[in-house]
Amino acid sequence: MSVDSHTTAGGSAPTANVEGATVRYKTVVALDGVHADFHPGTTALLGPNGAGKTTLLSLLSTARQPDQGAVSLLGAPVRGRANVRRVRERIGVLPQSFGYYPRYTVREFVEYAAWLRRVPSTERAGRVREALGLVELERYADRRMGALSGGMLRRAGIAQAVVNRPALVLLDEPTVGLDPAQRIGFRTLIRALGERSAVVMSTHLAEDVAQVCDHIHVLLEGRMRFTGSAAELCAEADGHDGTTLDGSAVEAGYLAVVGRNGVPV
Ligand SMILES: Nc1ncnc2c1ncn2[C@@H]1O[C@H](COP(=O)(O)OP(=O)(O)OP(=O)(O)O)[C@@H](O)[C@H]1O
Repeated sequence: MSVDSHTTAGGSAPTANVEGATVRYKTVVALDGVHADFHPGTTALLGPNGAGKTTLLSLLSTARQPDQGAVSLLGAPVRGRANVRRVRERIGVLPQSFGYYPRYTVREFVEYAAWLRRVPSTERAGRVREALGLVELERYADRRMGALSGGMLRRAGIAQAVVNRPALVLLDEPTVGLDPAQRIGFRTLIRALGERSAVVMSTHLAEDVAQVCDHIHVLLEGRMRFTGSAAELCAEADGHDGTTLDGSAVEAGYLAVVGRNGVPV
């Protein structure tokens, strides 16, 4: 399904909706009239470097507002400080690189995120335990952040993103830098998150998309060029037999969309 128009999946109200969003950084148009809906389950944002994926995530996280167009999160337009503050309490974000105090323990790091997102103090310890359990870091709760491996650090990043039981989880390239075994563990985790929230993840890794994602958006040069399921993306490639749904089929479908839009990769 090729799009430059508003589409919905499943007919239910989307968790997040972007309507004709344009974002400019001085002379660069990072997003150009983007329409997109984000539903419960896992959505992949695919696109080459500079396509606008991080910028779109920054709209969904309320870190930025579009120069034109509108964003609605959890059923309400993102406008006004009070509304933004309320919405932020129900969003979880894992940026590509995130800051932390190396001397904080993992537990303190996640507790701090819970406090920032206004998890009530009486519930905080339980929520931190729950988030560390989800990413299987309970054993390392007292380890200092500065002493974690890359994979553990990513998992701690996810724990802080989900400690407030968010309705919308935004993950910017969550599996970058992980070894193959860690990536497989992550896919299981991301699928589990998608069962309770709308998860949006930007990625370059076709295999992750094939294994994990229910919905796919392809952004090219700031424009939304495809919206559909992994099977629909695979079907964009000539000769796709309609049965194989793996990383190479996703990659072939993605390259077909890129080729059709004349974008260099
Ligand atoms: N703060 C900024 N100032 C100026 N230009 C920016 C800024 N942030 C992003 N851009 C530009 O906006 C465009 C979209 O960038 P963005 O980071 O959203 O893309 P991306 O798809 O996330 O890329 P990547 O896969 O490399 O992370 C690019 O041309 C980028 O150079």
